[in-house]
Amino acid sequence: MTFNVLISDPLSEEGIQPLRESENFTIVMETNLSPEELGNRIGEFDALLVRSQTQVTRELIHKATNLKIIGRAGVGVDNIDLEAATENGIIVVNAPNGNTNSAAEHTMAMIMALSRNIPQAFHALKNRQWDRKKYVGVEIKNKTLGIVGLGRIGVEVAARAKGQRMNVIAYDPFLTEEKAEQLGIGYGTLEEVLKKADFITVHTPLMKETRHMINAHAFEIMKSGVQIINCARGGIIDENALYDAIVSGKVAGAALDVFEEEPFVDHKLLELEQVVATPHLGASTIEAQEIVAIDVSHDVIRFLNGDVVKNPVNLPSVPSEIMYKIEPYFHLAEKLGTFLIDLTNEVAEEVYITYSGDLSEIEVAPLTRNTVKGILKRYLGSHVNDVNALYLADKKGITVKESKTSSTKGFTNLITVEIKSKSGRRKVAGTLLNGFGPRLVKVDDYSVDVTPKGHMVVIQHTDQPGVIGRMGSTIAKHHINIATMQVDRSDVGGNAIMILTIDKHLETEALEELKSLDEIKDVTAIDL
Ligand SMILES: NC(=O)c1ccc[n+]([C@@H]2O[C@H](COP(=O)([O-])OP(=O)(O)OC[C@H]3O[C@@H](n4cnc5c(N)ncnc54)[C@H](O)[C@@H]3O)[C@@H](O)[C@H]2O)c1
Ligand SMILES: O=C(O)[C@H](O)COP(=O)(O)O
Repeated sequence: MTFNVLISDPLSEEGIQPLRESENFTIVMETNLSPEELGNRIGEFDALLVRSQTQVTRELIHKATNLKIIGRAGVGVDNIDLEAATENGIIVVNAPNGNTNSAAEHTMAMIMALSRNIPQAFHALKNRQWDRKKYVGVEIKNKTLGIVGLGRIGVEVAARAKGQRMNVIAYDPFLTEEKAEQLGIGYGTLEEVLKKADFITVHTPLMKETRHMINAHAFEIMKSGVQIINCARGGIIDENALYDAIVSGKVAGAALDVFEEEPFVDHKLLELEQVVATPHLGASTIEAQEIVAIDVSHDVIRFLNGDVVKNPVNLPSVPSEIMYKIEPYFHLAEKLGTFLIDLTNEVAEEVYITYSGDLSEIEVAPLTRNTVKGILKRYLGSHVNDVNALYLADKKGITVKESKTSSTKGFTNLITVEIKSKSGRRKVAGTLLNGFGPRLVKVDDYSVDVTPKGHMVVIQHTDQPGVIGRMGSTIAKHHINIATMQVDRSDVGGNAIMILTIDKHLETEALEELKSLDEIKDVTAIDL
């Protein structure tokens, strides 16, 4: 199978070598497409690789009928409609680590440029003005740097600022006293940081909660003469409020790499001499671009070849050592879901999944997604996948509950799935037998031992002499070979179950004939 990959923003040629070298990938690099042109072409592609420029909107995603993965060669995914991608089962991956160093270095360069008026002085000199008085700066040593958002880049900036003998204080909702102590920095609320800092640099993602978090009120409580740096995202700082604060003299200067609208040619902030700016260059180094492109290329290759990705954005990321432990259960989980929904033969209202034994001690969210995928496949076909399974279950009003128990019931690991539907509850359980693979070991309260695979028939009947024989000859009459048979009963002469694996699909005629036999209560044909 060949996969078509569209690269719509400039990516490092060295970085996309893994894709170019993969035999089953066709790469198209078109970095100047208008939104309309992109919309017209996107339907041809299985993967889309972008930086921050391409706007991956809901409208574009609706046109992307073959798209399976969006790779963001960088950190910020605010140019991608994640909700629309998730709804449509498209996985989004990014490259969160590759440009951290470059962004931190750029932030330090901006702090230095700002404090010593380097761009302004250079500009004057280019205009043949030798002015030493006008461009007197301030030292950053012993000044307080306030960092808002202490993630990957924030931490790197803190380390570099300490090296420059700055006092560092940070605000991040996840920053604890111990962590701050470990990093040798101070910490406080947002308000405390804004009030104490001489320089303020923001390093949060742009989200609903952080949009305009640095606004007119924030500028009001800052020190007079404060300097502002934004190498994260335009929109975290309210640009109109920043403009007013600079004009009023409250803010002495600002260094901006990112803007609310990008790209632009005219911006009112650039009319102010106190503003220094770069056109979103934080990640633009040879090193960073190569790493981020390599990272997303590898994830695209992994995903399209059916492997687990390293940096999913719209799926919880599971550490590789845990993924290694649970991956063998994916198939079992999905098959249990499909088997049970076929047996239930009604719309599921609630799904309960219990993980026992070995599985009770590890992260099992990917198994839950696989089980739900197995169930929803029967309603939605191949449209459902790991990315949208839980979203679609929620949209269909199906409650999914997950629990764990250390009780093993004799198995080293056990997944029990129960579905509540209009007419009651049904359940199945399965285990992964070392050396034998997935096994179905419980159907309702009956014990069985069947590989959940291929064509199966579940027959519920009364435990009476001759039933099994009649069943066998009816199936034989339809030229179907029985491969395996499992029988269990509640008590002698009571309710019983028979699970057959057969060599081909049980057609309706044979199914109806089986149902009409004496002592038969129900027959379900299941194809896994
Ligand atoms: N200019 C560039 O070219 C460039 C390059 C790389 C990254 N970035 C941007 O830099 C930003 C940070 O990237 P990162 O890799 O450090 O991300 P990160 O996810 O490692 O860190 C973000 C931090 O922000 C914190 N945060 C979230 N909400 C917050 C809030 N309301 N107040 C305070 N802190 C909050 C998070 O807890 C987290 O620690 C992102 O916006 C990213 O897109 C820009
Ligand atoms: O979020 C990021 O990774 C940076 O803003 C870099 O964006 P870019 O890939 O467009 O340079």
